[in-house]
This record gives sequence, structure tokens and C-alpha cells, in this order.
Amino acid sequence: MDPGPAGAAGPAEPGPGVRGAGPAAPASSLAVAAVLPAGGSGERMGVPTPKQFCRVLERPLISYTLQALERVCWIKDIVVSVTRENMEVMKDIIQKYQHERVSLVEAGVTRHRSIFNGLKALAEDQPDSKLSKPEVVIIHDAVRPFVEEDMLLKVATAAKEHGAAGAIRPLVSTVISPSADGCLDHSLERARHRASEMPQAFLYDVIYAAYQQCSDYDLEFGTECLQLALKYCHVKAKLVEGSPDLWKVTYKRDLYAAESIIKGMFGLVTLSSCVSEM
Ligand SMILES: Nc1ccn([C@@H]2O[C@H](COP(=O)(O)OP(=O)(O)OP(=O)(O)O)[C@@H](O)[C@H]2O)c(=O)n1
Ligand SMILES: O=P(O)(O)OC[C@@H](O)[C@@H](O)[C@@H](O)CO
Repeated sequence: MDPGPAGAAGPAEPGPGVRGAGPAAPASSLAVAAVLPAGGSGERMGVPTPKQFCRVLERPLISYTLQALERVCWIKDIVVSVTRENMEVMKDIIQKYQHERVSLVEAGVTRHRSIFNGLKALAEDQPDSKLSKPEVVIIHDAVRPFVEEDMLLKVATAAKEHGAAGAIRPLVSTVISPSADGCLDHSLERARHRASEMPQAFLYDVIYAAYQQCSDYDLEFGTECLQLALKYCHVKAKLVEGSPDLWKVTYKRDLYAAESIIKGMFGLVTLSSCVSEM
């Protein structure tokens, strides 16, 4: 995967999510690390390049997410789960964009397994590891580039108090439950439900214990870390209303949206390489 044309450093600072002076940091004694699952194939994007490596304004999408997290001084370590085949691409991105505090682990075949691998790297019993076990761990999808410090602070602080916390957003569409014959069984009252987004944060011991107990079925088919904390550790996550920018880049249109948000900050008019290949 080509991480981008040589020398094309893409937009300089400030990147997306920059808003003046950041919020106050959590108590300096609170050790916080982040796990970024980035081992997916991006099938729904419909292009050969996994979406986390698709370039937006000549810069890989994941680099924007790393930039957003690196702006947060109280996040000590960022562990990124990447497939073996993309490990060199990821190392090139880290070097080209001078990302710091980033450690790489091998991704798993599912998102939960990728996250679990990231958590294992932070466990204190890892030999030869420069990483230390955090008190709170933030889990954030690598394809959600527009995360701001105040949201990270809110979920980390809430996780310290409640054991788990996660961003939520109002539902745009009503959720329905189909019957076996493909007809409507029932619909959920939209006002009483929310969409689960990222970032999420956990007391490290809670989420690591949850993943260690996790069934193969949950590791294979689950999509919700908050549910693992509830099911295996009986921890009810605090839900934190997030901004509209927390959405996950999933389809082609999302690359256009990400590009327009970033262009809006720089007035640039350049098609992202994945978008122009479409
Ligand atoms: N085995 C996997 C699958 C997904 N992810 C990561 O989890 C995040 C959110 O998952 P999703 O949007 O589903 O990414 P993909 O699985 O790549 O997308 P798709 O389902 O369209 O293939 C992404 O950063 C993705 O790279 C991961 O680390 N390991
Ligand atoms: O792997 P998928 O993109 O289907 O799922 C990821 C999302 O479920 C997840 O990021 C949020 O819903 C919060 O859990």
C-alpha cells in the first residue's frame, strides 16, 4: 500500500479537530493509553486500499486520527493494531508524519480480536515491552479522525469513575427488527435509543478482564466493547453524548465528507487519491 506520494506531507498542522486551547487534562496521576484498531479491510468502502490507509488530501486517513490523539498530552501510549501485511506501510506513515508514542501490534481477524491484541500489549507482564499498564485505556477506531480532546477527556474521566464510558449519538433512522419471513416484526422507539460511537474508555483492568473471559462467539461477531464490560464484568458504562463529527468512515461518501471537513480548515481543493480512483 502506498502511504502517499513522497514529500506530500498533506495538510500541515493544525489538523482536524483543532479548537483553540484544549480542556484541562485529567489528574496528572491518571495513566491513560489508547488502543486504535486499524486491522480491517474496509470492504464496505469498495476500493482495494483498506480505508484507514486511503489518502485524504494526500495524507492517509489513520494519520489524521493519530494526529488527533497525539495532540492530547495526557495520553501516554498509542497502540495500533495492524495486519502483518500492512505493518511496513504503517511504519512508513509513522516515520513520514513523525507520529510519536505509537506502538504497533498485529491485528486479529475481527475488530474485537484486534482490540484484545492491543490490550495485551499494555498488560504489565509483557516481556521486553516499553509500554506500561495504564489505569484507563481509550479505545478508538482508527477511521474516526475527528475526535477532540474534550471528548477524550470526558470518556476517560467517566471511565475512571464508572469503570467504562462511551460516546453516543442520537439515531438518524429508526431501528426495526425483521421477522424470519423478512417482514417487520417490530420497531424500536427511536427517542429511547442511541447510536454507540467512539471513543470509549475503560478502567484497563475491567476491559482486559472482559476480553480475557470473552467467548469465541463474542470475539468473532461482537461489535460493542461496552457490552463486553457489562456482560463479563457487570460494569455499566457511562454514556456520553458526542458531537456529530465522531462518525466512522465506512463508505466512499464518508471519504468525501472527511475531505470536505479537512478542506474547510485549509481551503484546499484536492480530490483524495481513493476518491479520485473511484
Ligand atoms: N479485523 C479487524 C476489523 C476491523 N478493525 C478496525 O476496526 C475499526 C472499525 O471497524 P470497521 O469500520 O468495520 O472497519 P472494517 O472492518 O475495515 O470495515 P468493513 O466492515 O467495511 O470491512 C476500523 O478502524 C478497522 O480497521 C480491526 O482493527 N481489525
Ligand atoms: O466493525 P463495525 O464498523 O461494524 O463496528 C464498529 C462499531 O460497532 C463501533 O465502532 C461502534 O458501534 C462502537 O461500539
